[in-house]
Amino acid sequence: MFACLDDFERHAERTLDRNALDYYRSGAQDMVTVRENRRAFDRLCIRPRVLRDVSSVSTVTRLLDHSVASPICIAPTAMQRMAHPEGELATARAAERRATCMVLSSWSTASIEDVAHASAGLKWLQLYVYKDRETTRRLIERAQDSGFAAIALTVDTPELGRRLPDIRNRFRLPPHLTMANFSSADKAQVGGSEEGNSGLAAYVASQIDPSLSWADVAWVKSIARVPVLLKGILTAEDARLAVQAGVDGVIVSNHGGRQIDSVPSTIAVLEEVFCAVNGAIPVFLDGGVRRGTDVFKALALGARAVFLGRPVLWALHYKGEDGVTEMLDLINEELRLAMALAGCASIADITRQHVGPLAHLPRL
Ligand SMILES: Cc1cc2nc3c(=O)[nH]c(=O)nc-3n(C[C@H](O)[C@H](O)[C@H](O)COP(=O)(O)O)c2cc1C
Ligand SMILES: CCCCCCC(=O)C(=O)O
Repeated sequence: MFACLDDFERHAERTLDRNALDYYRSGAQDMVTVRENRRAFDRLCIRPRVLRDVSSVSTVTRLLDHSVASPICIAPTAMQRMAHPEGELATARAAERRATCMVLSSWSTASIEDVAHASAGLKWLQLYVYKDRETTRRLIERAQDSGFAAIALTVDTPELGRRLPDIRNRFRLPPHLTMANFSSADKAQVGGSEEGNSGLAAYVASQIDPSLSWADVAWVKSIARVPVLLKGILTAEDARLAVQAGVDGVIVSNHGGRQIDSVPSTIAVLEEVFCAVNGAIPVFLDGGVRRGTDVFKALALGARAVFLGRPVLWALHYKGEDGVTEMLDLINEELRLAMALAGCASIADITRQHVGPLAHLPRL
């Protein structure tokens, strides 16, 4: 019986093959940011209010124009079929079962169309911009034609972060799997490795456009008929530029600590970004969210919703669709309980006053 999200990870550590386990759990270099994503939540305290009638607590909220059962959504993670044979199809079905949003990675091992077919739930597509702009345009158009409700353009990955276990393992996508969104002509061959790097880094260097700039955000917006969000914003400066660029939201993210190491935790910069956008667009967060109390703290500091990355992979590996559903149920129940114990009957009741620094000493 799993009692918390970390239990799913411990199960994967015992049972998942090394190549996949290391790829999923690793971060960049010394993984300072990976650890900080978790620890920074622990340095915040919740300031509970009492006598607030919490006999009925609702986690229902809105994500852009859609109603969702909870502000806990699913972040894009690549190559989910390494975790479970049904991969992204199972994740999408679980998200639909729990009426939440799934963000599908451009680098999924099930195609946009197959995921749309598997689940009628709310879905966004995460976008990587290829050097070949036609490949990129096709991804956007296919997602729209398949009913995906938004595009989350990842802006923190001009090159791949240096993940030491992947280099040592010479990471490869198992040969029976493919990056399913690409035709055989441009099918990703993530295999083998060049000396001193992972197979993934070599593929990124050959395909992904490191010249990506604000002009390309305008280009993506010119094609998209759905809202466009930027994933990977960590500063007030970039948050203000995002508003000027006319995007529909930003996701405060450091890519789960997998890109540049030693950047701050996402919860530490959330309020800076939230204040910078000044209510113009919604702000979301991912990175290190493992507890209902983490979700509560992020909402109190301005996030409209949060996204889970690795926990979905561990749960998927454990039991496919049922595993992801069980994991979502667990953290949703933790959020519901945190809300009840902090005196919040609805998401709108969670305010800035509900969170403070852990070592908060009253002025004498
Ligand atoms: C194995 C793995 C693959 C990922 N693949 C993608 C991806 O394809 N696109 C993307 O924008 N982010 C990707 N991410 C980053 C996640 O979307 C998210 O930012 C991060 O995992 C959140 O942190 P958490 O894992 O601590 O919840 C990936 C993360 C992991 C762990
Ligand atoms: C353009 C970079 C692709 C990275 C592959 C998937 C991913 O985001 C990851 O963190 O791994």
